[in-house]
Amino acid sequence: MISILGAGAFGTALAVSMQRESDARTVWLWGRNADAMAQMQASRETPRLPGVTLPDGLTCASEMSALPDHGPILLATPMQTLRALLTTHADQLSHRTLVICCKGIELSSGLRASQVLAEVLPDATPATLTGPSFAADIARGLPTALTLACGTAACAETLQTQLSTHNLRLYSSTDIIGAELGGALKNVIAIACGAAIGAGLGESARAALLTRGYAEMQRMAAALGAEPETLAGLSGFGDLTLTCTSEQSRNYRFGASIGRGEAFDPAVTVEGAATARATHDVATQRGLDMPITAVVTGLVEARLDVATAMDMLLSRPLKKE
Ligand SMILES: NC(=O)C1=CN([C@@H]2O[C@H](COP(=O)(O)OP(=O)(O)OC[C@H]3O[C@@H](n4cnc5c(N)ncnc54)[C@H](OP(=O)(O)O)[C@@H]3O)[C@@H](O)[C@H]2O)C=CC1
Ligand SMILES: O=C(CO)COP(=O)(O)O
Repeated sequence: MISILGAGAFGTALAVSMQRESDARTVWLWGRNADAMAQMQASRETPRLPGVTLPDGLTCASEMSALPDHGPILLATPMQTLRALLTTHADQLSHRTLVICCKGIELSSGLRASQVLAEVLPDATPATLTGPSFAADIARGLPTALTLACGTAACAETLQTQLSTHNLRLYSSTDIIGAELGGALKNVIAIACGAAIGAGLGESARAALLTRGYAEMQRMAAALGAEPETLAGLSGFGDLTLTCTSEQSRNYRFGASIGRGEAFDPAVTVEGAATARATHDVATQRGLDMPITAVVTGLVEARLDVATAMDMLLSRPLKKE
């Protein structure tokens, strides 16, 4: 049995993928909106994934009291809602294996998702599922490879087997820190790349931001105890590449709207916006040089325009690569 909390684009896409593959699996998808979940259960579709049919066997529910009592639970709500979700449902979640699917750093604390989980539910077993994948691609059954990280190799391999499908290929890891930081920090760099393209600064500027942004990600990951090879893998370099180069990315599109001086729909989930500030604060506390993250924070908070931000980056002292 697989349970998924959060019936947005990603939670639903994972549910569709994991249920479609096998009658032997049963997937239970929970969302907080009772009307929307009843509608999904009856119509077998969702406005978050147009054109996708929910497979037979997938249960859509809004009552946490019906949470299956065994199997892993995937958490697929936005990062800044994670603590509230865990706190509200602490009784049902406290001793379970919880697979975090959100990407970000908590704004109020500067903590990674598994650190928030450890604070709220110290008896739960944390894992993370992250890497380059758009919900629409997963839901359509297109090939995707992700990282599944857990504290022990045995746990990671068990989850890898339980959650992989033919088209959703999971690689196991024991480096939760690296996997989480890769997924969180790449969104900040994607905003920078979107802003550069939106402002007409060109593909070369985007490549520079992506590469120097990757250097910032590696710098912070090393300071926080991640393994360097994790950042070079799917959850770091892989997801950075996807998100900084695709119009499908909401973080990239948000950055592009800043670059063009246009408004962006505040209802759209843009994890990199809060994570830029959270990361900038952690970098400042630790004395880490993260200039791209700093200017993205200024752009998101409308304290900087793109021209000033680029000028700040370009006028820094020349240095070794
Ligand atoms: N979309 C993608 O391609 C990918 C997304 N992710 C990550 O997955 C996470 C979720 O993103 P995504 O599904 O796309 O976002 P969406 O905006 O599509 O959906 C977010 C979902 O979270 C629910 N939600 C929000 N706040 C709460 C809360 N306090 N309690 C319970 N549920 C809540 C929303 O409910 P409601 O509908 O009622 O508002 C909605 O169903 C993000 O961290 C994202 O980075 C990772 C990989 C790919
Ligand atoms: O994380 C993602 C792809 O791996 C989704 O990116 P966005 O949240 O920017 O759409």
